Amino acid sequence: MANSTVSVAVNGPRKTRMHRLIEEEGIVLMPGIFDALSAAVLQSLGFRAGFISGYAVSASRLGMPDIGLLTPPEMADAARAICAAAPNVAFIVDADTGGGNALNVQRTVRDLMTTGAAGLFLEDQVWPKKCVVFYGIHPSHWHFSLFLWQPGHMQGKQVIPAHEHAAKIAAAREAIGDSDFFLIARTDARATAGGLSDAIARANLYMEAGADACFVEAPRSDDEMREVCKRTNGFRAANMLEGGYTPLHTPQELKELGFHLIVHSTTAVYASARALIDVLKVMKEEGTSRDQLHKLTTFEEFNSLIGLKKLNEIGTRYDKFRVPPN
Ligand SMILES: C[C@](O)(C(=O)O)[C@H](CC(=O)O)C(=O)O
Ligand SMILES: [Mg+2]
Repeated sequence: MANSTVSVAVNGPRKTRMHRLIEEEGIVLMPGIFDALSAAVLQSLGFRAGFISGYAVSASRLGMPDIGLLTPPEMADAARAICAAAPNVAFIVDADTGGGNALNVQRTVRDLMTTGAAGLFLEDQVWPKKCVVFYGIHPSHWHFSLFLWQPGHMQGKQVIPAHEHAAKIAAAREAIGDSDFFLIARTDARATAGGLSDAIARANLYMEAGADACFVEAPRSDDEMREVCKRTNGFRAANMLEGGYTPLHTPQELKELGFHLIVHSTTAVYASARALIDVLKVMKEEGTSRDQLHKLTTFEEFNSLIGLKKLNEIGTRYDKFRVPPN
């Protein structure tokens, strides 16, 4: 089960499951998911990687915004269920700030390594982190856009001193040791007074401290994205957020820009919320689902998604033992 226990080659460059995926695919697309069911959907569609989004888990598990209310053990618990439901998918877990200082980070990392996940994100925001105050333009809500949210890009965001986060990255790296676990250092400095150049300097510092990849959150244009790729070392992650500051791009476009990992953190949770709202709204009005069956999975489709047939087959293997001997 836990890939985290697999040793990575001691001699030669460190190579984890995520390193191999990057090597094989050139760029790795990681839709954000938030529970076992959304993970099962991801796996059934053949995705090889996914992102366990703090934003989406906070929403689905607590029904609350991503402002530092979800605790590290709650996230680890969610990650465990998700990894068990989709064992073929390599998941990167959003560890937010890791729960405190270097020691908290080590505990969080060790816990997440037992969930079956393939790696984590660790960000340099001040805790409790900020999320949603936003003036991005969501394509379907452009008329509300002046007061909508801007995750990871928000007003009043603060980062801890760069060397403090570097220490947390080094602590995480040490906790990982030679385990098969990928460490992504995220910086939110673009949204602070330090701006893009501070964010780039931080990304490089965090790489030196032992991260496998860096993630400069919320570059605001293609030019800024190019700048990030030109001036940062190692593997790079991009966050494609519908309604966020960063322009949305295809994997091929992001690869050409110089990225290696793509997070689509909110797509699935927004799609789920949309589907639920639309169907239940009609149910509220009409009291029945009979005119909306085309919007639902069928009984068979759903059962196959959650592996009923296979489990039934396994279950019958033991039937012979259940017949009492004469
Ligand atoms: C990537 C992120 O950390 C997440 O939790 O998914 C969030 C996404 C969001 O707030 O929509 C972030 O960008 O901070
Ligand atoms: Mg997050």
